[in-house]
Amino acid sequence: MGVGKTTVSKLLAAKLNREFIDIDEVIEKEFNLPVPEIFQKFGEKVFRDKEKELITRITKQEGKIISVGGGAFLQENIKNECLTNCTVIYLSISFENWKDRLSLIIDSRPVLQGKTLGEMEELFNKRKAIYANHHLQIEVDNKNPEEVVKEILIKGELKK
Ligand SMILES: Nc1ncnc2c1ncn2[C@@H]1O[C@H](COP(=O)(O)OP(=O)(O)OP(=O)(O)O)[C@@H](O)[C@H]1O
Ligand SMILES: O=C(O)C1=C[C@@H](O)[C@@H](O)[C@H](O)C1
Ligand SMILES: [Mg+2]
Repeated sequence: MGVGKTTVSKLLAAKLNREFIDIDEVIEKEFNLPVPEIFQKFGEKVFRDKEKELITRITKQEGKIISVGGGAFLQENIKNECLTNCTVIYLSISFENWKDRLSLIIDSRPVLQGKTLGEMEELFNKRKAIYANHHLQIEVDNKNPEEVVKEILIKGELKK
């Protein structure tokens, strides 16, 4: 969460002249509400079900650069759909670097609300195992989004 998937995907899509789709953005449009309000009004399960429905459908379409939400891979079937149909790029960040981003994301990520820094670190470490399956890993510490994109283009062979 907050590692830069949306930012990097948008730049990557522009570079490759591919369509960019951000799943959180699609969900927000469907509900006509920002993510925190969807969580507040309908609960996390409704958000997660919509996330699964959209990702399952959109990952079957070719040619797109898709950024999923930070919690999408918590659902095993989403992870499997992505690994089967897409090139999955895992952006990896250290907790130290992530902490410096916190002020940028804290208000818009309901999963972080009310958590102490220690609890966030616990969640951060727990999630690492969930992201372990992927096709390409890029370390983003101390790199700007353009540098991350450059590395993806050098290292990655993306599916059509
Ligand atoms: N390489 C980077 N260096 C510094 N700041 C960055 C970098 N990439 C993204 N950011 C900033 O970090 C914040 C979170 O980025 P972004 O929304 O792209 O993350 P995300 O991985 O899509 O998050 P989520 O999992 O919640 O969808 C934004 O304010 C963005 O401008
Ligand atoms: O990491 C998460 O669980 C989330 C990340 C965001 O992208 C949103 O999908 C939502 O805030 C949940
Ligand atoms: Mg995002």
